[in-house]
Formats: sequence, C-alpha cells, structure tokens
Amino acid sequence: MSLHLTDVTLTYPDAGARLTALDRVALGVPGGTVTAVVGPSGSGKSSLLAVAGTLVTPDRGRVTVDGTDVTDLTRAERAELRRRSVGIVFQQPHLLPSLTAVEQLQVMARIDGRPARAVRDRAMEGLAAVGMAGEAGRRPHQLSGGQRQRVNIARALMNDPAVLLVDEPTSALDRERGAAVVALLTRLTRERGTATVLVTHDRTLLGAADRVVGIHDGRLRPGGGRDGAAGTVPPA
Ligand SMILES: Nc1ncnc2c1ncn2[C@@H]1O[C@H](COP(=O)(O)OP(=O)(O)OP(=O)(O)O)[C@@H](O)[C@H]1O
Repeated sequence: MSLHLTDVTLTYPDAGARLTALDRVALGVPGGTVTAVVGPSGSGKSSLLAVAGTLVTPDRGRVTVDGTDVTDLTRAERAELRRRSVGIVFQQPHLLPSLTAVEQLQVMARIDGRPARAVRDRAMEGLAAVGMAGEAGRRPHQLSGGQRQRVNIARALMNDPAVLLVDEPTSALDRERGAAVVALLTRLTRERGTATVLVTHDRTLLGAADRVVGIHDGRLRPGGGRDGAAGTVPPA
C-alpha cells in the first residue's frame, strides 16, 4: 500500500490567467506511515488531497495509488479505484443525523453480496478499533465532537483503504482531543499498513506523524520549513 505523486502541477482558471495551486509536487508515502503536510491557508493543501484522492486530475504529472497509475484510468475506473482504495476524512465529520454510529459505518460498506450480518460485524469491529464500541447505538447529536471525529475515521477505514487522506482532523477539537485523534490515526495507519496523508495548518499536534512536510504556494518543503529543494519530497 502506497501513494506516489510525481511532478504534479495543478492550475485553476483565475481572471483570464491560471493560478498554480500545485507546482511540480513529488511525494511518496509508504504504507504504514503518516505524512503530515503543513501550510497556511491557500497554500494548496486541499488541492493536494483532491489530486491524491483522484477527485481532481492534475494538469501534469502522475498519481499512483497502491501501484495503479490513476492518470491512465477512465473516469469510471477512477471512481472504482477511489471506492476501493481511498479513504477520506473530511474536516467536518458530516455524519448523517438520523443514523446511529454503527449505521454510519454500515452505509459505507461495500455490499458486494456480503451478508448484512457480516457488514454489521465489520462495522462493530471498526468502532471498537477507535474505542467507540460502547457508543454504537448513539446518533451524532448524542456524541461529543471528538467522538464524532472517531466515527468519521472509522467510517473512512471501513473498506480498508490503501490510502487515507485526512483534512484538518483536529480543527473542531481542543488540544487534548486533537492530539488523541492524531495518535489514533497513527496507530491505525501502522496496524493496517495504510499510506496516510494528513493536512493541517496546525503544527502543534504533529508529534505522532512519521514525517512533516511544509507546503507554501503549491510547493513542498521537506521538513516543513521554508528552505530546501522546492517541490520534491522522496519516499521516507
Ligand atoms: N476551484 C478553484 N478555483 C480557483 N482557484 C482555486 C480553487 N480552489 C482553490 N483555489 C486557489 O488555489 C490555491 C490553493 O487552494 P487550496 O484550497 O488548495 O489551499 P489550502 O491550503 O487548502 O487552503 P485552506 O487552508 O484555506 O483550506 C489558493 O490560492 C486558492 O485560492
């Protein structure tokens, strides 16, 4: 399981010109590791996740998810790869208000002829993995912000993705709960061999990440600082 971005450039139309959101980005994330990408607002973090998650096709460069070069796939093949191999944890949990915690995970499950019972067992395992087995029957309004974020993470991991993309997972949480969520993501990443990318503007919570990379004006900076070779961060 791994994620590779090679020489990725992404531009958006901007008042008759093009705005470069990602500038010759190279990033390799081996399975079982967390790479944190840290940068200020507008630096390209969401763009990076959108490209890595195969939601947006870059102008140039290649994206390889779990050994498959996404660039050559049709739209339908990309959607299938995303469903099978990519988990995304959005900033806000976006849980469905009427569903219990375990049902949030069940709706994400690949049906694929699997009996409902097996899907439920898998969902319960997923909740247990994030310490939420005791809250399986609760609806979102009966959970704390940290608990909702745990359900969010469990849901993203329900189909055992090769790649996990996490957008500002701690923004709605206080420091202690935020640190617990990052520690949880790191543990699950190691246990499952997932290639995890976490983007944030907050450096204080990143002690648990295997690697921290900075992003400024669409360019990566190894080590998270403003110095260093632009754009290129080889696999750890
Ligand atoms: N759909 C779009 N059309 C035009 N420009 C865009 C679009 N999306 C993002 N941009 C621009 O691309 C650059 C990178 O944006 P991006 O959303 O990736 O940054 P970010 O680091 O995620 O910011 P934030 O932390 O505020 O979410 C910014 O200059 C932004 O204004």
